[in-house]
Amino acid sequence: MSDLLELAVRRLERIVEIDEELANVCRLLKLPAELIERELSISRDDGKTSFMRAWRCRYNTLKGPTKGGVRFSASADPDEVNRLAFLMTLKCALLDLPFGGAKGAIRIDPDTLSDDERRQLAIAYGELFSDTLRADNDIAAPDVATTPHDMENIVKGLEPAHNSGSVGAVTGKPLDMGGLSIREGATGRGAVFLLRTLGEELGIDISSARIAVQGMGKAGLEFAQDAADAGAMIIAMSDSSGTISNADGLDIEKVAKQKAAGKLNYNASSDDVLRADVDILCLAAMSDVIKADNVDNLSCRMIVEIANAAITADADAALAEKGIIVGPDILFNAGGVAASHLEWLAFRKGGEDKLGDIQAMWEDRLSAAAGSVSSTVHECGGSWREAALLYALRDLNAVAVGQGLFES
Ligand SMILES: NC(=O)c1ccc[n+]([C@@H]2O[C@H](COP(=O)([O-])OP(=O)(O)OC[C@H]3O[C@@H](n4cnc5c(N)ncnc54)[C@H](O)[C@@H]3O)[C@@H](O)[C@H]2O)c1
Repeated sequence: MSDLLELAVRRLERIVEIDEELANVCRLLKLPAELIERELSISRDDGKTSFMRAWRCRYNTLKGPTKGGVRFSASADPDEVNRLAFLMTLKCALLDLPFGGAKGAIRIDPDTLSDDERRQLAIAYGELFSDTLRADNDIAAPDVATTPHDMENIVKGLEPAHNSGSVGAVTGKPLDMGGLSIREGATGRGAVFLLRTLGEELGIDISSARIAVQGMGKAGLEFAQDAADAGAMIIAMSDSSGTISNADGLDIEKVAKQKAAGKLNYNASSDDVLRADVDILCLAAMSDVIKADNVDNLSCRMIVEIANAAITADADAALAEKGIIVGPDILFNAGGVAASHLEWLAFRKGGEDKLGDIQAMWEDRLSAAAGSVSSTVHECGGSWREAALLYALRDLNAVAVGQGLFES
């Protein structure tokens, strides 16, 4: 097994110590069901052909079709794709969704692409993986550096193989293609909703919290705006070029406009955001940000882990020792997949109007997951991450036992 996945899976050993009946399901989750690796090509604007590596991992199919985003990233590799698909498996289980976990990626720096090259890339991904991407088998969505427009092009790539069924294989689509308005920004909004729901238990009052956010992408900006709307003060935000801060609070709408125009006035280095003296540090950029050796630099009471695997397993003990509460990725970034599920359901049922109150359904899904985690946190010495993993694994274990894969 490779390093990133192995380290992520190793975290489950602690959960088996808490509940030894989970040993079999944890064994089952050590490896992905399948990792598909293919070579993709596009025609560059200068007429030359560029080749790039692309992946789709379907990690586990116990609960149904697999579900997971597609990212464009210069550092994408199969180990990372596997780890992200593993986390999707646990997230879908925690949310009681009828999905297994998946992830896709293309190794490309998206900043090097023209609009037409980008269009070709997304279409080519759909074509290349049309054997797996289907509404009843494997469902894609936006992830790092991908947008509803990219999803539209993935659907176009699927069309020759699946005709009108193609839209069911992709969520996070534009509204005129069957996307749901609730999906846009759902990941950031979901984290704020969970902070509200669990605020008392976490000892965090969002309406007066001081917050720093790493990442000014889809998730980070929506989180910041929604938290500010709830009364919080966002005092620092960062992207890969630097940090902007204001002790009296940033105007998030203005920040978003400046970010889009490339006109941010940075006043600190990118990593400085991690040292901000705040109630909440929200990690909404990338993986492996907080490690054992930088926990000492933190001055927050709580970390909201929106980016998948933003905290390495070796940091868990140091964070607990420092008394920093961790809102784990598989719960705190689950607003996106909860909304994606509704988009998929709307396709299956023949329209959004067949679903009823979509906002209430989304909130109920997240409230139930929050309740599931808070009901197991006492078994885990107060660790919200372990409680989330415990609930997810118990759910997967019950399904595996029900399918006769092993005895309970
Ligand atoms: N968008 C979703 O629905 C969703 C759902 C679940 C999890 N996530 C996770 O949340 C994270 C962010 O996703 P997104 O959709 O907002 O991606 P995005 O591509 O829209 O934004 C990523 C942001 O991270 C910033 N960034 C990159 N390197 C950085 C650095 N060194 N320091 C500070 N910022 C840096 C980028 O500048 C960008 O602003 C990812 O880890 C993703 O997997 C997103």
